[in-house]
Amino acid sequence: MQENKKALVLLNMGGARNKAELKMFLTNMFNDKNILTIKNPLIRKMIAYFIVTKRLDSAWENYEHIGNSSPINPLTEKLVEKCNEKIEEFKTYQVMRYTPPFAQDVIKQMLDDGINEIVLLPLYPQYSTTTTKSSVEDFIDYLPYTFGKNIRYIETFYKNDKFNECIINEIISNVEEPSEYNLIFSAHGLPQKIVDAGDPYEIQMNEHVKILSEKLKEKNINFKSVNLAYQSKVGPLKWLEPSLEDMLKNFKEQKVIIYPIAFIVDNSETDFELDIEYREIAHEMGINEYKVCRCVNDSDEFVEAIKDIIKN
Ligand SMILES: C=CC1=C(C)c2cc3[nH]c(cc4nc(cc5[nH]c(cc1n2)c(C)c5CCC(=O)O)C(CCC(=O)O)=C4C)c(C)c3C=C
Ligand SMILES: [Fe+2]
Ligand SMILES: [Fe+2]
Repeated sequence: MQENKKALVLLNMGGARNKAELKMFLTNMFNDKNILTIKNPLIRKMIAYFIVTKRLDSAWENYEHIGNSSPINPLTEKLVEKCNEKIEEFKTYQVMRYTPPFAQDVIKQMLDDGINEIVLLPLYPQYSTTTTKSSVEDFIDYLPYTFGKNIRYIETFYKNDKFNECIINEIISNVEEPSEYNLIFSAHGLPQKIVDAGDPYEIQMNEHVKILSEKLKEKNINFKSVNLAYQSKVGPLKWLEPSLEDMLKNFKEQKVIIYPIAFIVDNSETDFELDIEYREIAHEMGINEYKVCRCVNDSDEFVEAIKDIIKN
């Protein structure tokens, strides 16, 4: 009988390692029909070209503040290494959507390694067509049909208790007296029209914040307030609200702690946007104290949560 060789594949967005890769990231992102939902590929390609040309230099300035490279790649590599050490049943790989390693190349490697069963874990706790669906479809498109049906994927994991324990532990490790702080869960935003077309991201985000708020209450950890806001708006369209900037306005002369709830691994949106850009805004607004939590990253506790998330 043939031995079952199982792979765990972590799917994420990718991020720039240099300016050329930022151009690649933006070009691939805006050519993705799940992001720019224009049906005609030629028109999408033209609009993508204009957006990338306009955005590249200003977007690159953000990366210059964080050492000319997104932390998402080295941190995801560390997470893969940890999974390979601690989850014996699977060989773990990573696939990125917009920068290498791409699905096509990793699949070739996996087939060479004799993999005949796959579990896909998109590193997005809440489902969105722009992230989860895009990554899973991209992977499956490159998988030869001869591979058969030995593949399953994790749609969401925001309800997983071990994962939520990781989040709570990170939050409370950052504050001595929670009642002095306003806790803001900051989620990456989404254009309103994608939500109106049926994307469940906002509904799941609200549910996730409710689960975490209840968990905090059960543990008798009482923040001054618990809130949800959206960061990273791009372009002129209406995006999900309230924006993080508007939310911060409520807390002048108070203390805030931010948890980046849509991300698993630190990236330019956490290290630049939250830790540098919004910190400055908060300072200018007269916020007394501004703290940003780390993502779960490659913590031992999150690797244990992964074991639980992927179990059948
Ligand atoms: C224009 C549309 C965008 C949608 C929709 C969107 C959804 C979305 N993105 C993430 C996670 C990340 N996004 C990151 C960077 C980033 N995102 C967009 C645009 C959209 N994202 C752009 C243009 C960029 C590049 C930076 C910039 O120019 O502002 C990153 C960071 C990658 C890195 O370099 O570290 C992450 C992570 C989620 C979770 C999401 C939908 C739910
Ligand atoms: Fe994004
Ligand atoms: Fe941003």
